[in-house]
Amino acid sequence: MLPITHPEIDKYIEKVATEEDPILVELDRATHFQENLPHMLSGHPQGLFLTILAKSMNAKNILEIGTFTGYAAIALAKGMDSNGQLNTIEIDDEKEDIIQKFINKANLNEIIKLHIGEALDIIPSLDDEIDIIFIDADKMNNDAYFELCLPKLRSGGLLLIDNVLWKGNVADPEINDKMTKAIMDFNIKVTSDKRVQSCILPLRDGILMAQKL
Ligand SMILES: C[S@@+](CC[C@H](N)C(=O)[O-])C[C@H]1O[C@@H](n2cnc3c(N)ncnc32)[C@H](O)[C@@H]1O
Repeated sequence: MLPITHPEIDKYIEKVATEEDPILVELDRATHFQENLPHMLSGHPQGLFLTILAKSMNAKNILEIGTFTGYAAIALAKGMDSNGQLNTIEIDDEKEDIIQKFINKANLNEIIKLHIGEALDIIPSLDDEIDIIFIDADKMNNDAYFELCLPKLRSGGLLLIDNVLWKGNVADPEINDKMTKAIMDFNIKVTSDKRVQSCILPLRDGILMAQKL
């Protein structure tokens, strides 16, 4: 495993970010209290990045694949106007209560629409002309999501794919397990895809940002 950043640098990045929204602090705590894999949530600096991005793009229509407990959905929706629509898809119906509880607490029920089910089945039913699509679910399906989502993205819109550095494993020639290989292949494929321009942001576990041309 190759370190992406240093733990001290991560702490510093967290320290100098704008203060975290109290609802997101509470959601982070609740997630750590009740979930087995709490580190899956985007967290403070990445959440702010998503809020700022949604706001700076004046995003009206956002899609998230993989809601987990709702941290990134709320962070993204915080950057939208009250007439925006954010669809978020989660396969695990046991997450529905916590997600809905925090959407209500954040007063974002008018903006966030939660879909419980298999993302590959739900995506085709959603509207086109999406501004931002955040792909953060089962990583083996990244390419399937990319192909299904790209036609739904407006020209100039952004596809964000999380965890593309896979704890640094993608850059380690010693590591060649199936999951790492799939993420490596996906990253290379996007790089040479003429429909987008893209680069990886080394934020947390790496976000691949691809803009539709
Ligand atoms: C890394 S977590 C998402 C974290 C969330 N985006 C955040 O930043 O707070 C991945 C989530 O994707 C969900 N997931 C996995 N496969 C899925 C699928 N095929 N369809 C919909 N959701 C899926 C998992 O149940 C899990 O809750």
